[in-house]
Amino acid sequence: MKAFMDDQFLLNSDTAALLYEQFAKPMPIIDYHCHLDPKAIYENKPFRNLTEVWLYGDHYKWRAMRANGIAEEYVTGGEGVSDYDRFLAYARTVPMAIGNPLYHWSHLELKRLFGIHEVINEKNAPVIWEKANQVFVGSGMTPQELVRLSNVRVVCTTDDPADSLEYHIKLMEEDRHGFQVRPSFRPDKALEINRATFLPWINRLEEASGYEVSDYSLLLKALKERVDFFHRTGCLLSDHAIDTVLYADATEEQAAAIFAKALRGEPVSLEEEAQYKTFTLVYLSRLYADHGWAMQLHIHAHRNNNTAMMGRLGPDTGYDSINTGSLAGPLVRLLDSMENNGGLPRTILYSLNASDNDVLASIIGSFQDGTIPGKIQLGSAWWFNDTIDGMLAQMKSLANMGLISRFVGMLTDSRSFLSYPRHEYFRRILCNLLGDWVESGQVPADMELLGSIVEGICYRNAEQYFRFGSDSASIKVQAEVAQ
Ligand SMILES: O=C[C@H](O)[C@@H](O)[C@@H](O)[C@H](O)C(=O)O
Repeated sequence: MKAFMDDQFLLNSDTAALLYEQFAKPMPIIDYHCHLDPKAIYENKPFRNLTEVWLYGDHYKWRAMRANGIAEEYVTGGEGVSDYDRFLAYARTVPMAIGNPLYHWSHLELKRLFGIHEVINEKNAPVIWEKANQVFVGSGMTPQELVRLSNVRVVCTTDDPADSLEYHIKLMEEDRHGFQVRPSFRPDKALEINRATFLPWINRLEEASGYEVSDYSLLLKALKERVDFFHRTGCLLSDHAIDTVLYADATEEQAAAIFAKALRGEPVSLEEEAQYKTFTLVYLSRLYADHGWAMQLHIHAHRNNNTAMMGRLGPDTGYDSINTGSLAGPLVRLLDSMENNGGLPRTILYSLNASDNDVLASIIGSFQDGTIPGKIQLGSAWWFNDTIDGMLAQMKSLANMGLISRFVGMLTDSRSFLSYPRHEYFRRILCNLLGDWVESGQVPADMELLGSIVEGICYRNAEQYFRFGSDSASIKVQAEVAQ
């Protein structure tokens, strides 16, 4: 029997252990997609206790607590419930979560960031709380300290096009944090023409742009200006939630007529929505390609399933699931249209539905163009797939049909400053997979080759692919220009 989560955790062969220790572990982290709050990073207010940093913003943990029968006031907070009560409720939940990645993540978070090695359960809860409090006494633990402690070089947040990027600019001006914080351009509200958020968002865009967006040509102009502004502020990635993949041919005139209808508050049919989205997304992809950005498409989430809880807590609180739906047909036509209208940008395709892995892994091969290694990527196992099985399935699909060696690797996708051990989890699983291939004679024991592939997937591929190489001084110059 192996020891519980020791140095050999998930490393089942000597080769795997060597690859992890020598090549994966020393690599810094590039978190090229997350939902950390740039204001929280800038203000750097210390966390006062373990509950604040561990449980306040993490919907993965909330979901497990609800599944364990914990009442909502202990999950997201409520009158008369102390932070210790919430911590205790989670400590009771963790043992029930064996087999779920949360079980491993939670232990890794305490081990790596607080030096706490107790098994998490109700019995050990008081001693864990006590030990953690020793870390928080005095000046406490700040967001920036947690990022530095995790050896993170780049953090890419997820930002609305109408955002002022005030905190990104301030962080760049200060330029003394030891890591880069870059925005990512996430224009979902511009595309979701049938949602209640659409018209209020147009008003926000008007405020950011300084003029009335009274027709479609002005929308395209405003979006282009926001892309330019994000670019000057260090942005190198965009991101789209594509919950349902749609494709419908449309001319600019048709898209303009649909936009005009929406502005007048008239209903837009599903076919019109598809036309508007297709034309606008293809237009945006051209801008991304022109700026050398990577375009991320996050496909097949089914969101806000529980309307009562959506009303109470809002989105991203643990009420989403995996979507099904037509994928190959519309996606291929969308990518092809982008390719024929200015050229595909660097593109990363993620699906929340693991049964889409092979479909996506084969599609990416149809659009590689020989200009950039791994130009079209199969995105890392995302959200409900961020599990041992999910990561293995994603990496095996990619290896089977493309080049795993060119993979840009893991991200956190998280809202919590404690999530960086998820990279360690991924790296151990990666090294174990390569170790298995060596041990079973499928791959030569060429440590120079394998070591450089591991370093690439853990860090260097992302650095090159996204062009993060520019030092923070040059980002600072860009930020000044941005003002
Ligand atoms: O890992 C889960 C994430 O935090 C999840 O909330 C996000 O992936 C979000 O839905 C998004 O669309 O970007």
